[in-house]
Amino acid sequence: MMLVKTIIVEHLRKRYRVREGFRKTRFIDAIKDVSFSVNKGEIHALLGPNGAGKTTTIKILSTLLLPDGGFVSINGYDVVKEAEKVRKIIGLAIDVSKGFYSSLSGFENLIFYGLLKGLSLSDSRRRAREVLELVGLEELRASDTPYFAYSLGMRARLAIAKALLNDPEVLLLDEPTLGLDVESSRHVREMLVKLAGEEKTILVTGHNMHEIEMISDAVTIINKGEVVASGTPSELKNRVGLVFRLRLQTTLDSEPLLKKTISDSLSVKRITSKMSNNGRVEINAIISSSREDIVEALFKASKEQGVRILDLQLMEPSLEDAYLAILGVLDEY
Ligand SMILES: Nc1ncnc2c1ncn2[C@@H]1O[C@H](COP(=O)(O)OP(=O)(O)OP(=O)(O)O)[C@@H](O)[C@H]1O
Repeated sequence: MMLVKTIIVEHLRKRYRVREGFRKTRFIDAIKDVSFSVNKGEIHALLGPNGAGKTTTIKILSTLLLPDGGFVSINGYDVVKEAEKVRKIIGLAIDVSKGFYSSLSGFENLIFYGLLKGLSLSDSRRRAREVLELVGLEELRASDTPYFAYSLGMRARLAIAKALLNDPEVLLLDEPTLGLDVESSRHVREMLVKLAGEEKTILVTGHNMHEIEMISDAVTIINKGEVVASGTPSELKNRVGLVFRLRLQTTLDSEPLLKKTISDSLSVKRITSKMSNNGRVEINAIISSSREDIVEALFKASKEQGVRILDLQLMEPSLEDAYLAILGVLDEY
């Protein structure tokens, strides 16, 4: 299958000008050099710490903001020179609990936005019904409950319904699960996977690595306005060379010898220990050795040196581990 690059971002730059008092102006280089591309039908996550430039990137891609340099195209249309065409093929959800009239129902809000997008009243009603069904909010079709009474989960799904009104090929979603409970987040995730299955291309931002890992085909990590890593979640995990996260519980007596054996016989990136509240000691280590070598070292320590291992977990690294390692903050984890 040939991969079609639906979103192309090349050497993007954006500088904000902030006025301070009457004469002084300060500049913030929000995006210094960001390049990435998103294939058709892919869920691509844009990750990075607060202030990295994710929202600014989404705003430029959605034509809300003009870049200062670089090039962005969506489906072949330049977001600066062909902004009108871009608007027709994208759906945007940014700040999901804003942009709705609080005294109107969800259905009425969607009809209103359909009219704004140039649909006739009957087409707006039909499309509002369809998108409510797409996001699993069918019950809102016959409900008079005003928007202000909706839960955060309903608001998030309604924001995506609004983004889907024009049947866009590309969805740009800024933190669509922010503040949602476990079930509502799962709903949103399932919806995104379903939409990607229907060949929609989705660019999403977020801070929940576990969630991002579950749904993303590819990830771009940005920090201080620059790309620091890009690839599939497993490529990123391999690239940082993390192999396993070991967590074990031992006795106070066994801890020093066990820690020494692990450090001496395995390739240990980090090892820490702390008292747990049941009187045991918990050792945590990040080890880049094979599973067999780790098991053998622990087996030897227990058989030959008589150290006591009371509980043991050997986990593969998560996207979160890779993310923190890439940003150089793994030790804080
Ligand atoms: N309108 C603005 N005027 C001035 N500076 C801004 C403006 N919007 C964003 N910034 C600054 O630009 C930088 C990037 O902000 P942006 O909102 O794009 O980051 P982000 O990655 O989306 O962060 P978060 O995860 O907190 O949402 C930050 O330093 C921010 O303070």
